[in-house]
Amino acid sequence: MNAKQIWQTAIERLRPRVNSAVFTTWFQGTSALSFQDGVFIIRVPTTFAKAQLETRFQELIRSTLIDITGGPVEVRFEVTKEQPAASDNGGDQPPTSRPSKRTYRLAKGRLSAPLRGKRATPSETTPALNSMAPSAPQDNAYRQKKEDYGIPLRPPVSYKQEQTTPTASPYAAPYSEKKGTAEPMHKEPPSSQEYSPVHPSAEGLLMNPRYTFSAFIVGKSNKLAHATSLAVAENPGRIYNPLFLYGGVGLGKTHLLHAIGHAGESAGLHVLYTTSEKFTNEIINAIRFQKTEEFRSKYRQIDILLVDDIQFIAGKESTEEEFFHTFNSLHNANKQIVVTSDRPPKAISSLQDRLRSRFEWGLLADVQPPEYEHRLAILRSKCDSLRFTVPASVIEYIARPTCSSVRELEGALNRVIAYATLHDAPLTISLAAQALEHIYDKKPPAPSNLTVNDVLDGICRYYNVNQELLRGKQRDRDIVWPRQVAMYLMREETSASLLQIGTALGGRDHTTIMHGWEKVHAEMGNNDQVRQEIASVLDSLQNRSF
Ligand SMILES: Nc1ncnc2c1ncn2[C@@H]1O[C@H](COP(=O)(O)OP(=O)(O)OP(=O)(O)O)[C@@H](O)[C@H]1O
Repeated sequence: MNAKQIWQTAIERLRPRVNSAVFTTWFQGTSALSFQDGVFIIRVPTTFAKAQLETRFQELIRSTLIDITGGPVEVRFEVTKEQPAASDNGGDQPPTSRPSKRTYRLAKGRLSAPLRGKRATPSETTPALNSMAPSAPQDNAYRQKKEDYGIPLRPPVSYKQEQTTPTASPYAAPYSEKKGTAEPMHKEPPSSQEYSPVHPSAEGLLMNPRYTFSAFIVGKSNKLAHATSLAVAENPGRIYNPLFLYGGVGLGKTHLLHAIGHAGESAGLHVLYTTSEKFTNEIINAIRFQKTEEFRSKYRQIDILLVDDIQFIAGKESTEEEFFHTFNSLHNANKQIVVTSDRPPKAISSLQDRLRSRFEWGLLADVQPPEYEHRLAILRSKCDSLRFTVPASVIEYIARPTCSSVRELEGALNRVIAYATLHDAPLTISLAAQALEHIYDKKPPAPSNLTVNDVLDGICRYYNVNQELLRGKQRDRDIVWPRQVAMYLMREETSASLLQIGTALGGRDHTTIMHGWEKVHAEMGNNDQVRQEIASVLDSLQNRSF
């Protein structure tokens, strides 16, 4: 085998051993340069990728190459930008992409909202993320919408609004915030968990090893769901039975379901995780092939039954019937049942009353979209688990817009990281703004209805500056600062894109606008006087007192 063939084989072996986001981000775009005298040289597209592969995957790559070649191998990486004629890394296969269902619906943040003491405006649906973001595998055996597998189980993380101490859960441990760190946070070689395969729950569907209690960030919006899930995990069948978790898309219901499953498996219990879709298919097949007895006996032997998206069984007569009997049989035997749904039982219109009343029998716990501080904590924890140091300002930027789903938040973070990686650029607010701009620009109209011209006029009057000077090139402090405030307020208070703002300010490019925005944003964070000044400029704009 030549170097190229060896690397192709290695890539195929490595692909299932790391999670898909990691694979897409770091391994896609590599190729073999040479293999001579036991030294295998791998081409990587960026210095960032080189550093990541060296610190995190060198040993894994080396041992894979040793397996293939049967001899000692030293691995080196070389950064070269040009692509080989044919990629050695399976580049013929398009990167796995999220199902089209995964849409990103963050609206651009209303960063100055706190000045006015109001919350951000609701988000709006925007197009799906493109393939630039690391994405989940389309594993047939697992629901496609679910997240990447195999990301290492990081030090447990817990977030509480009222306190910063870790949760008292036996599954949780302290989480140290790494706000603002400049160095990579985790330089240690990955643990074996990083490569652990997804494991099935008995004969049910696969459970995601990443969905544990310790990786679940608790906030106001999911406190009840988390606490009841934990209680159920600790005392299956004896408390809150059934547990009915409900709430909007991507808010962590499945995560909690799997966390209960993992805890049950660790305790040696027989856990079965399924979706109502799979349950329905099983029943159809059992009826068709006259295997209903086997079906029943399988479902009645389990200690914890976890059913995702139960709302889909509504209106399917045989499925509801069979589920009803399964439910009764397990419940009578004090076995635990946990189901998730996108709405409470009352709102599942075509559900049989007898099932509805059984669901309402135990405990109903909802999950709501996370508020700002909670979003920050989730993003920090995700960076931690991805082993990325993302500056606090960038995390704050990503977290600012309201979002209706944690999945969207993760998508935004992945997108920013992927953008930085692909451009081999440092993670800054400007870069994040560029990575997310087409998404942020889908924001709803600014509540103030201000236009860029309103802001321009208002700033000029407030600071008593000539408009031509403000739009011109002069760099005196008494011109530069009002210009930057204009950039900030145009971005915050109008629905204009960076391009439109740049044009209104004398043809400046988006990087300059973002730089101005960042400057004012940072000053506001550090200086009460500046915060008051911007609030008063904003007041004057809104009241048109100029
Ligand atoms: N509180 C949280 N802490 C950490 N990660 C979270 C949290 N909530 C959600 N997530 C993550 O968000 C992603 C989506 O969560 P999940 O699939 O559990 O949502 P869901 O409510 O089941 O959505 P759906 O209704 O689409 O099934 C997962 O990667 C999950 O780990």
